[in-house]
Amino acid sequence: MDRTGLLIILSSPSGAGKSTLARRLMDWDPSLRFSVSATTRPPRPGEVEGQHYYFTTPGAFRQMVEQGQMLEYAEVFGNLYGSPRAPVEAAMRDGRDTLFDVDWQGGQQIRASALGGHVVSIFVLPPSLPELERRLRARGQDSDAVIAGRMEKSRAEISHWAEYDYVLVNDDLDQTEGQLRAILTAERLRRDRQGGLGRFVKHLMEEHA
Ligand SMILES: Nc1nc2c(ncn2[C@@H]2O[C@H](COP(=O)(O)OP(=O)(O)O)[C@@H](O)[C@H]2O)c(=O)[nH]1
Ligand SMILES: Nc1ncnc2c1ncn2[C@@H]1O[C@H](COP(=O)(O)OP(=O)(O)O)[C@@H](O)[C@H]1O
Repeated sequence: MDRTGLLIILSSPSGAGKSTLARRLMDWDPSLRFSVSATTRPPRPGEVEGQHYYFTTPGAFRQMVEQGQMLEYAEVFGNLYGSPRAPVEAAMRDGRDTLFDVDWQGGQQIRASALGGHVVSIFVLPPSLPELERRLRARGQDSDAVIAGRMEKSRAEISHWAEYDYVLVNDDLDQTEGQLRAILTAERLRRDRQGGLGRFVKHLMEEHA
């Protein structure tokens, strides 16, 4: 069956659980392609070049933007983040679904991009703001000042929740993962319904005509 890869956007305030959920979703379905972003933010301990991010300088980042290599990009928490375009286009051609961990600005730009794929957007909320702060601290990778900055920006990120197709409250991790799997399964069926399924039904009917 001919199909175009889905573009799946995952956004949330920092610390709500996007990266954890994305990792679990890809363990469940290794055919999913994670869009590895470029960023000017320094690596955290344990982050791997080319796996979590492409760590780069502001100059090199701007050059990629000028050369049209970014599908979208934005400044978040004082650093530049962007999704390289070429791997997304290749995945779409191969009918593979791409998962984006981007902020609301990236979500808007991917929806508006001329890639023409089936876009599914999911916003992840924390159960409460004190729990969000607890998770940022428990992650143990950011300084107090960085955590304070992220908490301050969380309201602005959350204010964009209504732009998303699905809004999940990530209280119990297993339950949220189950909801994500269900969304992905259903949206793939919708994509197939709009895609090559017509030809399959025609073939089915002709076989025993
Ligand atoms: N627009 C855009 N946002 C991104 C991209 N990559 C990451 N982000 C967002 O940047 C924010 C900060 O990411 P990061 O520094 O990894 O912190 P974390 O979300 O707390 O793990 C998050 O909201 C990400 O979703 C990207 O390529 N484009
Ligand atoms: N449902 C949950 N319940 C408790 N802790 C969680 C849950 N989801 C994620 N976490 C923890 O919260 C912290 C932040 O999660 P992370 O995936 O890094 O968030 P984000 O990518 O949105 O910034 C991590 O330490 C993660 O293990």
